[in-house]
Amino acid sequence: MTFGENTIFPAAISGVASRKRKYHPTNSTKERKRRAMSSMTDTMEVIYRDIFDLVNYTAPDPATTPPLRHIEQQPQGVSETFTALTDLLLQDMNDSAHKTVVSELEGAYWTSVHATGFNFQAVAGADTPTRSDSEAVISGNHERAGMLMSRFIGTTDPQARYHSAFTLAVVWSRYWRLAQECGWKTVAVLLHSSRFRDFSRAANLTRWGELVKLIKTNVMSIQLLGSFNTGWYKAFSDAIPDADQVLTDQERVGYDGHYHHWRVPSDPNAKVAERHSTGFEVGDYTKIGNNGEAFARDPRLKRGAFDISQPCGACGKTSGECHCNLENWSPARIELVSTVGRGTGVRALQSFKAGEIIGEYIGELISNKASEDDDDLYVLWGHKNAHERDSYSTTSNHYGNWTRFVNHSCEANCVIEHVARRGKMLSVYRLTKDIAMFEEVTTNYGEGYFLGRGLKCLCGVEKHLHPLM
Ligand SMILES: C[S@@+](CC[C@H](N)C(=O)[O-])C[C@H]1O[C@@H](n2cnc3c(N)ncnc32)[C@H](O)[C@@H]1O
Repeated sequence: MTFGENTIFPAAISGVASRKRKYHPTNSTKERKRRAMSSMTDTMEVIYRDIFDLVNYTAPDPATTPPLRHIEQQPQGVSETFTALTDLLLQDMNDSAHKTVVSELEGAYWTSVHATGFNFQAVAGADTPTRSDSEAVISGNHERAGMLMSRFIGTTDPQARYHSAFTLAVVWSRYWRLAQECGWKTVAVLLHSSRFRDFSRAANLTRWGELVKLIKTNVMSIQLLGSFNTGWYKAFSDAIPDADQVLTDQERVGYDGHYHHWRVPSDPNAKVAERHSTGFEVGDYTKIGNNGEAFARDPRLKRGAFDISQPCGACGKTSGECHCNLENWSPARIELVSTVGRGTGVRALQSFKAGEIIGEYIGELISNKASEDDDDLYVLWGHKNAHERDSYSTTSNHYGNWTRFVNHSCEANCVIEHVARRGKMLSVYRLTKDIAMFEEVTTNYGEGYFLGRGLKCLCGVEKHLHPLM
């Protein structure tokens, strides 16, 4: 099968770019739902950003983590109960990971009940903890208990020390219930986000319920993100003996160092995120090759002296001001998802504005001739500004990054552009529409891609680019 300039991604460049469609809000049910959820996705977006920003998170130093104020002030009996429960949960680690956080939260619950003399069960509707023997066990390990509670219940921020025990009781009941519904890992990851913690203190019941709904449909996504971006896993294994053993359960998502090896299942109830088994490798594997033979030089290099005063083709700024890091591009918060019938796709974990560049299409560089000889689903045909003699394509068939998973839509929101940057041609994905968090990123492969292969387009829009698609 041979691809022409207009049969695969380049069609998106010439075709869709010149036919820009503006986004018009409609009164459809879908649109109404979208608007209603948008304020909550704003919150979710900040929570995700907080978690993304935790790549370099280091767990608080137990020696310097201040104990909680209400713990300092509570009467002796309560302190003993609290300590006892925390120790109990440490001993119970072999039971199950889920139980652990429930125990922690039970400990917190009892602490609050004793500190305030108020049983929030009636207010928050939480079930009563069952550890009737808790008051009898005393170990005196107060500092460790405080450290653990702060670390895993997320109250290390100084402000939390001044919240009333009542507020904490309500908040803890929320965490506790969330842990029961979404698993302790989800709570542990979320608690790294200050927005999440603030929200759980400030939101009324209705708003909290809306957020919980959103969390429940994205449990795997949050857990996966947490595995790669938070220090909780390390903090947890450092603090708890046998943590590894406990964590090696069915729900564990792999930790192989690359976030984009994993895709979030479309079924929110699925336990395990799937790892890519296509043999495809993720990474910046841009290589120069012509079916085994190397190009004489990198065919993306533009001829003539490299003029540093030329603006960057990606951001339009001059080189002093340009901070594009296209060679190792990964700033966009996106994730891979399994779609129905269309394989793996890409969805946004933040909102983006039309015009933003979200990633570079990378892969092996092959000659155009080689790409014509092979029915390669991932080939990006030719670069417009490349010198004819060095004409080449990029394929992410074997190597590439997440951009290879961008699916086709007949109402796409993204195009590929070839831009010159520092004397080199790069292929980048630029958005043509604003997109919201959780929306799929799509591009236009061109109708020839589907018609030429007899493939059916499953993008789901009412009117396809071609009636036979
Ligand atoms: C460049 S790849 C995109 C990533 C791909 N979904 C995967 O899992 O590797 C192109 C392939 O994705 C699938 N695909 C993408 N968009 C599609 C659509 N709108 N309808 C049906 N299949 C689609 C087709 O199998 C197509 O050959």
